[in-house]
Amino acid sequence: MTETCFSTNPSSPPTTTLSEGGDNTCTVRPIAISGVTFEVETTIPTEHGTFQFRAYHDLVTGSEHLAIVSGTPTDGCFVRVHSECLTGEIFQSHKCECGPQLDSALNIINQYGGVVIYMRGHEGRGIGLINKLKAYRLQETGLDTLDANLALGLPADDRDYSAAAAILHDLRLRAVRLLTNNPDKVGQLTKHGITVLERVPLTAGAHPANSAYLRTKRDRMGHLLQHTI
Ligand SMILES: Nc1nc2c(ncn2[C@@H]2O[C@H](COP(=O)(O)OP(=O)(O)OP(=O)(O)O)[C@@H](O)[C@H]2O)c(=O)[nH]1
Ligand SMILES: [Zn+2]
Repeated sequence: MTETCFSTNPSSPPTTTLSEGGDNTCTVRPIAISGVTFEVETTIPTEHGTFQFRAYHDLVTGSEHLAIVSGTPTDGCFVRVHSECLTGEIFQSHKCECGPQLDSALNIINQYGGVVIYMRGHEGRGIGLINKLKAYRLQETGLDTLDANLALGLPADDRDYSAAAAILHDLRLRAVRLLTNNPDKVGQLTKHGITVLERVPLTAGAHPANSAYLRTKRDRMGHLLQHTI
C-alpha cells in the first residue's frame, strides 16, 4: 500500500510518499491523520491468512491500534472495528464472543479483502481490564453486564471511535460494509465521516456461558442479535 502524507489540515490533498529521499520528506516520519499517526506496516502470516499489519499511535489516548489489511481495500469493502478483549481473545473465555468474532472477521477479510481495525484501549467497553474483571465479579452476584458497569460508577459503554475513523481515512476508505451487531458503531463512524453502506451481522461464539450476556446486549443495549438466545 502506498504510504501517504497529510498536512496538519486533514482536508488538504494528500501527497504520496517517495520510498527514499526525493523532494518529499515524510518517508520515515510518523504521519498525522487528525488524532492518529501511522507508524509502521509489516507483513504477518497468521492462521487466518497473511495480512499487512499497520500500526497507529493514538495521539488522544496514547493507545497503539492496528489496521489488519487484506488485499487492496477500496470503498465498499468489509471492515470490522474490533474492541480489544484479553479474556476472550487470548484465553478463549466463553463469557463473551469476542474471540470467535475476531476469528470470523479475519476469515472474512482474508476471503474477500478488507480491514480489521483492532482497537486497543477499548478493553471492557473502554473501562479497562481491571474494571472489567470487577464487573465480572459483580455479575457473579447477579448483576447483568450493563448494571455491573453502572454499579461501579462507570459508563455502560465508554468507547470512542474517532481513532477508527481516522485510520479509515488514512486507508482512503470513506464508505464501508461494517461487520457488527452494534448500531452505536454505525452511528459513531457515521458521525466521524464514514458512510456505512451496509451493516453486516457478525454472529459467532454463542455459548451457554454467554447466553444471558448476549440477551442483555440484545434486550438492554440495542445490539441487533438475530439468533435465538
Ligand atoms: N465492561 C464489560 N465489558 C465487557 C463485558 N463482556 C465483554 N466486554 C467487553 O466488550 C467489548 C466488546 O463489546 P461488545 O459489547 O461485546 O460488542 P461490540 O463490539 O459493541 O459489538 P459487535 O461489533 O457486534 O461485536 C470488549 O472490549 C470486551 O472486553 C462485560 O461483561 N463488561
Ligand atoms: Zn470479550
